[in-house]
Amino acid sequence: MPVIDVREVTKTYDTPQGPFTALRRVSLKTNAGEFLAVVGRSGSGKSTLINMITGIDRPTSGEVHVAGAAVHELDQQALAVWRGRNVGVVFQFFQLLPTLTVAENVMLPMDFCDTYPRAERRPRALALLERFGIAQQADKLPAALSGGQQQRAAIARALANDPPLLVADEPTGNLDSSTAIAVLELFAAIAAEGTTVVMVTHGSDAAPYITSTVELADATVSAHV
Ligand SMILES: Nc1ncnc2c1ncn2[C@@H]1O[C@H](COP(=O)(O)OP(=O)(O)OP(=O)(O)O)[C@@H](O)[C@H]1O
Repeated sequence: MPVIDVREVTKTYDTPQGPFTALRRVSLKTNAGEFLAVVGRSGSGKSTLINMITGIDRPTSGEVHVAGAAVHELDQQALAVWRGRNVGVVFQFFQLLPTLTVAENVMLPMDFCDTYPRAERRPRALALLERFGIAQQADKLPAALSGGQQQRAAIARALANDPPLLVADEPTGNLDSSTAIAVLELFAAIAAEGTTVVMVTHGSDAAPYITSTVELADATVSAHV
């Protein structure tokens, strides 16, 4: 069964100028272990597609099946529970909570979803930070870390509940090129372990690491290779 199965999704926004269609009958299937890049010009619908997949927004028509759930049918409460367990999200500007330590940030999804017993949460957070080479930073506040270290911490947080899907919106957009490549290598390793990774990207650096690319143009899929 595909991890992501988007079927004929159309998304139309109501705007003061009238309805605006950001996605038109878009279909997409992605299997476990794929590292998919979503590319396309500004305004082509990349974020809208990501919002459909993560359940942040609902399609106007069509179906969105992700990690065994009919996401387009879930109510807000069910969505929050489903998302917490099934989708890790990584952002361009990291979005770590500034008043919590790095380890506490990584523990948050486990606290929120009650996925691991309380006593296991900190050891699990530390193991993830160790894996990503930032165990020394565990008890610091995020502001004390470099951009690359903060993004590694954000990836550790995204994986805290061992979700089948990791979604990243321009995760390397705010990093220098060597740090960006280290993050891409991490994503490729995470995908190789069976997690599906979906990444919106503008850069071409990702080519050696990804397993497939979806290109959006004018609200439709113009290529899927
Ligand atoms: N809430 C909204 N209301 C109205 N129009 C919207 C809304 N969100 C997005 N749009 C429009 O839908 C189109 C697609 O937007 P989207 O953010 O998905 O593009 P994108 O490919 O992610 O762009 P970028 O690379 O600039 O982030 C754009 O024309 C945008 O203006």
